[in-house]
Amino acid sequence: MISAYTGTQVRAAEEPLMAAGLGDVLMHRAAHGLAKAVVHELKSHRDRLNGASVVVLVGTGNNGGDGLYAASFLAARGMRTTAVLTGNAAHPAGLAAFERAGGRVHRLTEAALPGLAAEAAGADVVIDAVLGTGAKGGLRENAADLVRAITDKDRQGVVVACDLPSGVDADTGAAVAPVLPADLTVTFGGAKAGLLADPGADHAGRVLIVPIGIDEHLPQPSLRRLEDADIARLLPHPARRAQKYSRGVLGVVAGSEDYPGAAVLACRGALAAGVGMVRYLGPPSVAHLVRLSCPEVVCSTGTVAENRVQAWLVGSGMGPRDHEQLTRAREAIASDLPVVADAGALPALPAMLAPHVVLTPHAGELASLFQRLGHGEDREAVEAGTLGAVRHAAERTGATVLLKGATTLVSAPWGTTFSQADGTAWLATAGSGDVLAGVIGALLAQTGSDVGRFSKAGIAADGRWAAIAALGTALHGRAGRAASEAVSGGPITAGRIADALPEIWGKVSMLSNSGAWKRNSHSQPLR
Ligand SMILES: NC(=O)C1=CN([C@@H]2O[C@H](COP(=O)(O)OP(=O)(O)OC[C@H]3O[C@@H](n4cnc5c(N)ncnc54)[C@H](O)[C@@H]3O)[C@@H](O)[C@H]2O)[C@@H](O)CC1
Ligand SMILES: Nc1ncnc2c1ncn2[C@@H]1O[C@H](COP(=O)(O)OP(=O)(O)O)[C@@H](O)[C@H]1O
Ligand SMILES: [K+]
Repeated sequence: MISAYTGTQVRAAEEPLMAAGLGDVLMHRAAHGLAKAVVHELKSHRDRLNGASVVVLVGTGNNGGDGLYAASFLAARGMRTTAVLTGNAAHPAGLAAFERAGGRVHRLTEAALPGLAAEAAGADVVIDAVLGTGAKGGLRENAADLVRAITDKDRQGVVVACDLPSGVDADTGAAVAPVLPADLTVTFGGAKAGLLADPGADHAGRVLIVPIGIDEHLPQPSLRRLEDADIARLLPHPARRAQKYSRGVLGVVAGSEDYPGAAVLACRGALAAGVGMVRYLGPPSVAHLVRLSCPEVVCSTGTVAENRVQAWLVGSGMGPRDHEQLTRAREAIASDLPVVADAGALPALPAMLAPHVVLTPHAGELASLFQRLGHGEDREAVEAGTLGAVRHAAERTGATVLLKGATTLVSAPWGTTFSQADGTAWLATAGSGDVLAGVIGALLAQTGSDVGRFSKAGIAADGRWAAIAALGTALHGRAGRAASEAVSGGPITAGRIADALPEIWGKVSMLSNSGAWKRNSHSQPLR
């Protein structure tokens, strides 16, 4: 599990060590980790380190100090290093160390800006060490102009962000333009939550966590991400004497005359995700198509209450005029069973829900939900602050809310939040969300009542709905990636995601026995 923290949490964890006079030690550890990562990047791009050019953009605080110390280590290894001081001060000891190591220092003035921008654009590595966790707002004045000028040019090398890309909010991932997009972010002491939520994640590139010895002081994380080991541990496995009912039955209320395919794709997602049985309830013409496409599905009649299941999936491919389906969806939501409520069910929700109801909007659907609740957040506002939006939606509705996107966030109403980014942009294809709803529904049916499975993984009973949704998201994303890799990185259709899922499940489950997943105490790369 990757744990991510707010900037405030990390700073508070540093406090006892700072009070013990270890501030310099922390900074040296951070700077050393940053320099090591830069060397690693350079080695993957060129044969020799000697003579490589590094430009570090330096702010006035400790983030700039980290950058200066890191650059001094690089200068000592024979690299051509330039520090651009963006403010009227710089970390004094870091600056002295940099100058001692032979680095060149420039102050950023209006006159010097074009030349420095050209130098940065041509450098093998640019280190962005302007703002860190102490930032208030985005880049100002000259620093903003410099970043715009660098971004406008054809860059030669890589950008490495020190702790976080300057302009990205460490707590929320909200970003104030301009931000220099990083290829790699080297973050200290623990991942910052803002690096694992869009738009922060858009700017962060790959994320590398450098431990600096504050782990024992860190509180409960603000955000978590399931990795292989967690997925392996949380996935259900049928008992030797399992039968289809004990493995979990998912009831599916999806599809309509207009969108019959959504029902098929939701059922295919569910079948691929290990459920004992899928029961389908819907219009006869859709049921006919479901039977033809997925003969494993049992098409039922009768009301929701008359069909015995362990979880419901409602809403995929349903519109506002599908009154009979909407009535079924409302009954399922009121049933006390776990429910995944997707697409067409979202506008038909009661005002107050419970965490075992998992809503799966994309940004546009979440904006519509907010508008119905009397909040003015439009799609742009949701996309500009996904973490705040998903948490707000969960608090307001009382449900578990999953916000779909390149990074998918899941939040329980009382704070447990997951971030998954396992997929590929090829997942943005019609029907992909229907498959996801099917996968999550299947997992709700199989594991929803198994509180112990989650508590063993440190997840509270009320947080397990979010964990199940995150688990489904991880499988769906990985299956999409595998399906695309199977066609050499080419496009995929939604059905392929379902087809690829069982093998992903099998591969990741094997890890739970091998011990290969044990937490690495060294720097951990995130996907
Ligand atoms: N506390 C510690 O001991 C450690 C801190 N570390 C580094 O220190 C950083 C935090 O350092 P600071 O608290 O000094 O904060 P920052 O370096 O993020 O920035 C604060 C400084 O920038 C100025 N500033 C704030 N907002 C600004 C804006 N929008 N435009 C221009 N200037 C602005 C402030 O006046 C202040 O001087 C972390 O991100 C990390 O890189 C690491 O070295 C690990 C140890
Ligand atoms: N750029 C992207 N990168 C990775 N995954 C994405 C991206 N865009 C969308 N997705 C994923 O694809 C799925 C799309 O779902 P949705 O928007 O409901 O599509 P549909 O309604 O067509 O089924 C979600 O799981 C979402 O997280
Ligand atoms: K930075």
